[in-house]
Amino acid sequence: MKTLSDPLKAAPPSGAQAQRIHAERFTVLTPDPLPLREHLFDDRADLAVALAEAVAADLRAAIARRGHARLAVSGGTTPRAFLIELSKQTLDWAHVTVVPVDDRWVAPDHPRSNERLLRETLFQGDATQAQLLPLRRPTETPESALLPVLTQVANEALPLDVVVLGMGEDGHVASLFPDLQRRDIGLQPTGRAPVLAVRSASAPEPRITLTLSAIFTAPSLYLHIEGAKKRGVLDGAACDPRSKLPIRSVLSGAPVVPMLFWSP
Ligand SMILES: O=C1O[C@H](COP(=O)(O)O)[C@@H](O)[C@H](O)[C@H]1O
Repeated sequence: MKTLSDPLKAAPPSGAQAQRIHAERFTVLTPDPLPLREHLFDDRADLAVALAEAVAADLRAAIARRGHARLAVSGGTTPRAFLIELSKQTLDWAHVTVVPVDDRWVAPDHPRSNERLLRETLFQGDATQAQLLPLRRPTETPESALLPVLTQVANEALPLDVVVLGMGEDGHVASLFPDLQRRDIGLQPTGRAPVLAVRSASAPEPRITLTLSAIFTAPSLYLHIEGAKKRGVLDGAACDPRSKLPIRSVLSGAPVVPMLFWSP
């Protein structure tokens, strides 16, 4: 892994930010030229605040540019603190649409529901004025709801302004798992359906997910990854051109330089 330049030397962050950011650097992950803008933190709580501030700044810029902002956020366990911090950010929430990058096909009050996570964390205070666009519908299977979900996402969520992607220890992003059947739809960078129904041996329930064609419509792409094990998976996929992991498809196909927010 080669560090091209050190933005801390070029443009040191000021004030409170300078104390929080452990390191910020621009990296090229070899042997491929896979650029990554890294924001490294000692502390996960500090990461959550800094990521919330960065995403809020992007949302404000999108609202200023065209009157509305569209945000896609990941579920699972990692983003809870970040989503709570984001809910506290001052911005015109009435002009923000939020869509989960994926969801589990469970009831919206189920502990594993990503929609529930969003309602419990982000949709608090002023942020309740935002529009939530759930991916799950009250049908038995994701396949039977695919067309209406796909139509609504295409009409109301795309193009996205900001995406925050988590990653599983198996290298999956959103619900794009390593054993994905329809890689031709889910992992293609452009020109495919924005939404896909997924069944995976690694997931206890059916899923619905945005595809990379949808995720890559955003000019701001954050990777929110915590822990040494995930960092190893990320670096391994980045440095192996033969890797079939979905995170590899993100790093190699993204039309913008992803911003990694990482903490041990
Ligand atoms: O299943 C999922 O997993 C990933 C990673 O979750 P985490 O619990 O390891 O943070 C998540 O990004 C995705 O949205 C979720 O549905």
